[in-house]
Amino acid sequence: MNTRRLVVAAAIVDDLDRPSRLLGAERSKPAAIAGRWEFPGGKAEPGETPAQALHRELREELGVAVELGTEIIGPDREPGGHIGWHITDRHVMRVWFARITDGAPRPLVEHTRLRWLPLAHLWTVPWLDGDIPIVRRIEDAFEDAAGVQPLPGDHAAR
Ligand SMILES: Nc1nc2c([nH]c(=O)n2[C@H]2C[C@H](O)[C@@H](COP(=O)(O)OP(=O)(O)OP(=O)(O)O)O2)c(=O)[nH]1
Repeated sequence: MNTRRLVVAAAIVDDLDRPSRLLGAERSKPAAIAGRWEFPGGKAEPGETPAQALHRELREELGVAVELGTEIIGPDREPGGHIGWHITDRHVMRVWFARITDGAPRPLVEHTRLRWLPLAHLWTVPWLDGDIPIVRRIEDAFEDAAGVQPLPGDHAAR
């Protein structure tokens, strides 16, 4: 059976109730995906809960502590396993909104740059292919928080 490995990641925003900026992170490695942008996070280790793994990854990668918000529930179900986002043919990712409670985020290990992206700039960086539907979902959340009405067919155009 092709079981995907669980990756946990954070959509770090400025405010959990009224999000208006998302922290994007540019991968530095491996070469195949260097230069693409993603949600900070990584693989859960055996024995860790997803939340423990995510707190550990964010401490290691960015040097921050966070408060987790709601999960951005994905559409994909693993046979007998996780519900999340099939970001690659080998990984299923679960993503939570998060807010920094301690530290200033820095690209410590896996990233070259970090950038706070407001709604109008969400698509100005080259996201990893598997992340695009997740960024769309976040765009919807930002629009809801700002009271913006998307144009009909707006998403289909991308
Ligand atoms: N962290 C993260 N990984 C993503 C995203 N989108 C996406 O396709 N991926 C892929 C890249 C990797 O192939 C895989 C996650 O692996 P990783 O390299 O971040 O995991 P890790 O920190 O535990 O790294 P390692 O110990 O295996 O070196 O998922 C994303 O938004 N965040």
